[in-house]
Amino acid sequence: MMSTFPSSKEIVELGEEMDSNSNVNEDTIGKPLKKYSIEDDINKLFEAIDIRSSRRSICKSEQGFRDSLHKSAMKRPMRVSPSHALGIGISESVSLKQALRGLCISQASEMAAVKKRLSKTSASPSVLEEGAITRLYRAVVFEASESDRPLCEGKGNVVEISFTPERSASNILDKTSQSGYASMAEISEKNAQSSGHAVDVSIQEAKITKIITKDEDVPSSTNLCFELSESESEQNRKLELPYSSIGSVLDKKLPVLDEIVPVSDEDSITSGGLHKEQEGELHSASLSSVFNAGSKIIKPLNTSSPFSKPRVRSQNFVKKVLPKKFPVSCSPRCQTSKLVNQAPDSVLKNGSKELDKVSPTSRNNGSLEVCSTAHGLVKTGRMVTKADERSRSREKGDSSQSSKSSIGEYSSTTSYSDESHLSGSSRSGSRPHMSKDLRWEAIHYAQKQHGSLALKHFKLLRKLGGGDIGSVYLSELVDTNCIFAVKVMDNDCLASRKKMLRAQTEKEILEMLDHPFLPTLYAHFLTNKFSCLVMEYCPGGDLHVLRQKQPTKSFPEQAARFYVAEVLLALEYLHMLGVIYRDLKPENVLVREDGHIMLSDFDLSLRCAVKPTLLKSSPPAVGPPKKMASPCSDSSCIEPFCLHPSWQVSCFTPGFLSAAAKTRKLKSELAAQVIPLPQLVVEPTSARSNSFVGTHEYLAPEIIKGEGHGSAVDWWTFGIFLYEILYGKTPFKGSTNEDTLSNVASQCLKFPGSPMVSSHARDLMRRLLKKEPENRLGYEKGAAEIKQHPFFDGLNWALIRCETPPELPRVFDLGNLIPDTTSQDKSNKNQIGYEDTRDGIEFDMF
Ligand SMILES: Nc1ncnc2c1ncn2[C@@H]1O[C@H](COP(=O)(O)OP(=O)(O)OP(=O)(O)O)[C@@H](O)[C@H]1O
Repeated sequence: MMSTFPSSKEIVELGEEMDSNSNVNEDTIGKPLKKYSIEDDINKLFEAIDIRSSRRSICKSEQGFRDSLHKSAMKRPMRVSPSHALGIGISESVSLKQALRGLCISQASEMAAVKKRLSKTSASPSVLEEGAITRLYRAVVFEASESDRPLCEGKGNVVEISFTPERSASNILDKTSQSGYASMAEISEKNAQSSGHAVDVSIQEAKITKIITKDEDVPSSTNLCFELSESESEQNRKLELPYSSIGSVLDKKLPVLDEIVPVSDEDSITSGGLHKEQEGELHSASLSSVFNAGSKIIKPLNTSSPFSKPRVRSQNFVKKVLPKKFPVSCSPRCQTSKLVNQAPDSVLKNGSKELDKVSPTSRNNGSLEVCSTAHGLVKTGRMVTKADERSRSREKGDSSQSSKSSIGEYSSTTSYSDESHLSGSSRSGSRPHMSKDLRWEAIHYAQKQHGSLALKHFKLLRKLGGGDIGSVYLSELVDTNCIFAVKVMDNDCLASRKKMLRAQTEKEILEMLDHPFLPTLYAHFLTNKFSCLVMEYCPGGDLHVLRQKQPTKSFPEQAARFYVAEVLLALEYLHMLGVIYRDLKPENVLVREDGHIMLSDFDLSLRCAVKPTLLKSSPPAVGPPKKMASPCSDSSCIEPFCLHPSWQVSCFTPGFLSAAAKTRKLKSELAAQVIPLPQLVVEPTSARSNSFVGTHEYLAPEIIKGEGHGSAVDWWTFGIFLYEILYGKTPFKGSTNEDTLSNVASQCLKFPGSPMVSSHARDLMRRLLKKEPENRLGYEKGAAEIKQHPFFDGLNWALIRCETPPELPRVFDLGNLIPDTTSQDKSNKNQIGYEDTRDGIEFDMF
């Protein structure tokens, strides 16, 4: 069913049915956690992998494949001896899992950079592990191969991991401490302490890289490669597996269903400390369907990621004076921050005519708005003012106002729920790279001090924006100087408007996230009236506002490429977690303090099961080069593509070529012969939903047609997003919402004459904006497919977070905004109009 709405600001919800269990991998259910063994992990990885092949007749049966994996598993850790490490002197066992676990993007980025500068220490890497991974490779690549060549028989199959010497580790530590990459330094330090060496692994974003170069001192590869070197045939084959997939599986981070836990309603609802009437509300809001799959809850595994966040440039979101009350054991960086407390409450009370007002939309929607009071007059700091322009401009009806609002009609059920309450705090433990964040410490300290968090523990400094289900406030955790974005949702409104499920979904998704381009949820709690999410604050506004500020109202192509690339990584990560985002638009892409992006707003997202799938690439359609088929026997031949089997005499007399030239030639020969590798795809391709959700101009045709949709909708919206930021408008916008929807469904894609956009960009949009999802780029292999498009040629995915962003938000100085909580105003009155009463916090309602 399709529905359109006269007001672009209204949110629409239509029914949804979702086959959320379609991807449940029974093999992964109910398995007890065992002590770590690399073999177990690898087995788990591949148990979760389904070999998909277009030519099943050639492949072994799946059972046979799994059997072979089991057979190949040998339960022993990788042990690296000095001799193995070729002079590097590793004396303690280092497991692959440890290596993988300790890695994250920032590490990889740092290490890759450091390694380039290091002197080359080993002439050739050595074999570290000839057991599990070799067999694993063999099983995956060859046993499942459609190729009829029995490549797995080779004896020389090796997997190599190189290590940097101790000084590398210290260099890394030095560098990381200088650059402030605390997490990396810590991990490197840990590695250095435990083994005396830092594991040196190059990683590309979301892809682990390993190093398998026989003839290179410094690996330049950025994918995790398990290379099989067949000594006899002299042919090398590489299996490249996305790091995040491997790491996720190894660390049980993917939402592979591991257990089905019977729970009662009581377990699922009251454990969160909800009040009785709220339990009723929750149930009435069909939470039972969320929390219970039949009579069971299917729990996702704890999710986290090897990714690390970009360094917080200046801990801007920590007030510059740390009060004594908060016994900070934070990083020196935080502690040495200067104390600039120029903003007593008087400052806050001065300003403010621009206090939050309830927008008509919000009022219509019945959502809560915090009203301004005398105490709520916040003198907005200049940077905050800038950052929040959009929300204000919306309320004021500026020309830059986005006309796009989300529509989200659904009554979906999902198969996941790891916490069935809206109270508690997020676990920093599941977010390795953020666990040392000062804000975690502040939250934990407050929780310890107060028992549990409540709204009264936050000073709501100003409203950042309002949406369909709540309002977001810039807030300070009292007595900690730590700044957060707190999303406040009115329980009654949520229940009466049947939005409880959306709030719950958003909370659950936020809890899973641990990615540089996605927000961190620090805590969530429930009061009598409000459900609150305490999130990372993003001060740079959003891409809609930023685009409006461009002279042409559109971004230059380089800038657009940067933003869409980061969005792509965020979407890729979400899909790997089994989250289909469904609401991509510039308004939801916030700009961080450092100019990188943060995708926000997950209340329309769909959670679904995702199963890693190994896609077998077809062998090259064309046969080997003619010269290869019929080796040249002319010893004087100098044809560059004249290839010979290694056992034959080369056309070039060896003496004529230097060793390097020979290596180059061999490499190019092998590259020409390489058979496409199987590709691990962790994309919820088979998820299906019938919800009518999204934003009119961004809705995919299959949503409009009500045909049921899956993860490909995100690639459609990705195409619209790229179009809008390049051209300053969306491609199918009509004069009414109905026209827009009709255009999306039937109108051909056209590109304006200006601004000039490259053919690569247009080609990418064309491929993304295919009306039929199955023809759409990304449909089959997800983000990996899109990343390979020539539009992104030359982009270093691993280092994009270290790239200089197109624009930096203005300097942010909370010293001018945040009052000194230790000084004058000790009243319970909050800055934005709520009071601590006997019954808890009350907001002044409009
Ligand atoms: N972490 C954050 N940091 C800074 N501003 C934020 C943050 N999260 C949200 N905002 C601002 O608050 C506004 C509303 O937030 P959000 O989109 O999450 O609310 P919503 O009710 O889900 O909206 P929607 O109707 O789009 O679903 C956003 O447009 C953004 O401007």
